[in-house]
Amino acid sequence: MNSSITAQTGFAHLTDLPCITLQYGNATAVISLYGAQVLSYRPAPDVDKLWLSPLAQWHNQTPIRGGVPVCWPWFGPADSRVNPKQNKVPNHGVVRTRMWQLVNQHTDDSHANATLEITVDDLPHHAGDVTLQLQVILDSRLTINLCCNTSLPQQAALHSYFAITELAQTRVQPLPRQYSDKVTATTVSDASEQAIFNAEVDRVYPSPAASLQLLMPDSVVNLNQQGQDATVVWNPWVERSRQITDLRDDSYLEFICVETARLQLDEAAPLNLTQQIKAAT
Ligand SMILES: O=P(O)(O)OC[C@H]1O[C@H](O)[C@H](O)[C@@H](O)[C@@H]1O
Repeated sequence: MNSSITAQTGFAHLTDLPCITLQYGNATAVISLYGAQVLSYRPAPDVDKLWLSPLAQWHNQTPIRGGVPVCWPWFGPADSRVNPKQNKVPNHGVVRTRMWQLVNQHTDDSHANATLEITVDDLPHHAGDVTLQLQVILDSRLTINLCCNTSLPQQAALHSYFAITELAQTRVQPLPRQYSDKVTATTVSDASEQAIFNAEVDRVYPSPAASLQLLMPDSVVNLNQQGQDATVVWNPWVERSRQITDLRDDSYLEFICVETARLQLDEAAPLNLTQQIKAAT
């Protein structure tokens, strides 16, 4: 299969955004250097498995709404273990809104592969430089690996926005029956191993299975994860879609987030987190 990696300026309406495109046979993936964010994954030319908000922006320290944001070294608001002085810091860490460098690329007849890197020297809980790498491999599936060799307290998430067609008929399975519900701030025991979407969903599922399925009426996406201790499932529903400025009022009908996350902060450790996306149909 022929493969290539090309630099390009702009993707969708983000016309001045520096990006690279990986191509492998008929499949393509577009990665923004701002945030090292995969914005598009098309296993075939006509269908994007990822969702990008039509209102997404990237200027003025705005994280891009859609694709696969990289959350690091904290998830959500920063805990005191990663932000001891409780400085004012952005949600989901600091690397969504910084430029990364393309440090390695390789293509052959079995895949296309690019590695982006960023060095951060201003973490509130760690003196000195920390280097983070994101490797994206495109073959018959898309593999995204986030790696940090420094031992430090660090959370991370590959916060994927999946494009869906019928929210009411979309399912994620199998999921642990017990989860932490961020909407009600309670722990919930569900009778089912499926997540369905008929209200705001913002859930942290601890110890998830390595393989999950996103079931939609017309397609299935298989998700594989490694290095995670949680899967986060999010859909903002009606009110939050209205409140979030880079979502349209009805954007909640177009995506669900299924996020491969490492959330433990009890021990300082290196990081090696992977999400693989394979379109089954
Ligand atoms: O608006 P953002 O900072 O990108 O966060 C978007 C969402 O990310 C995760 O899914 C969290 O669990 C949600 O609570 C949060 O609202």
